[in-house]
Amino acid sequence: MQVIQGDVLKCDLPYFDICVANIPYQISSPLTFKLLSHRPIFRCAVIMFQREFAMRLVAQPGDTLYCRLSVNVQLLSRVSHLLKVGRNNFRPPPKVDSSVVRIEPRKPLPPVSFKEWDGLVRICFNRKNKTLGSLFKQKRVLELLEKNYKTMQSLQLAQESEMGEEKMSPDDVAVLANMVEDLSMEMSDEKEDDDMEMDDADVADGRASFREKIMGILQQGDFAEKRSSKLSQVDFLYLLSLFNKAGIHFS
Ligand SMILES: C[S@@+](CC[C@H](N)C(=O)[O-])C[C@H]1O[C@@H](n2cnc3c(N)ncnc32)[C@H](O)[C@@H]1O
Repeated sequence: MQVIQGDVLKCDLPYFDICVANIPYQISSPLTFKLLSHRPIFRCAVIMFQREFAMRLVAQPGDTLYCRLSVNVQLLSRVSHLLKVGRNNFRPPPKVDSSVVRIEPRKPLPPVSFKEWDGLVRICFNRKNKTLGSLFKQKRVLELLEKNYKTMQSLQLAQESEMGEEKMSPDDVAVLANMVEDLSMEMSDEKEDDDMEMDDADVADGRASFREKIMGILQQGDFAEKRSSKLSQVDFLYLLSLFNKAGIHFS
């Protein structure tokens, strides 16, 4: 047996196929993505998390806790809730309840660029209860997408990705590994609603036609009136494919 002493977030992990861990809860999110970015990919991890984090990992469309963490982890793995561990199982009892969760990476991983996927999901879950039509009318979202669109056009890369070549690349794995921001307790819908929607007054900016292009893509997939809180993995994958086919990119 090899014992490695150090910060698990900073050290290079050796090959492993099973991970069983009782972790400090403040590293739940970065550790989960570090494990999911490790190659070769492991077979199964059984980890105890704070109850609310665990419920976010396994949350399904329509559940209150369904969030960006749920869709990102479930894109890469199957997660199942194994067992509740109440605070009174410990002496002295901690302030929070816990749950043991099983994480089994999907094999093969879905043929999608994680950077693209997370870029889309980030926008969609910025306000998960707003309609996608409204989210994609935001000035800063349209500006970002138009900038990406023009960059792709000038690099002539759009054509390449329209041919369905997107897949998980080493770059994506690096993005995953660096996902150290804490996705665990994001409560985006509680933020102040200060987003500016781009309306007809912006026609003068020449941005109206790009806005119409985006709205057309949402309508094509019947997404304009839908809300992220109710969309499944398959819905998000379909939406991403519609955007990418139209040359719209998120990274
Ligand atoms: C919840 S305790 C579990 C202890 C023991 N494994 C058990 O099951 O009884 C978490 C342990 O992780 C250690 N720890 C905290 N941050 C860490 C990190 N970044 N890397 C490695 N270990 C860490 C803590 O010192 C603590 O001993």
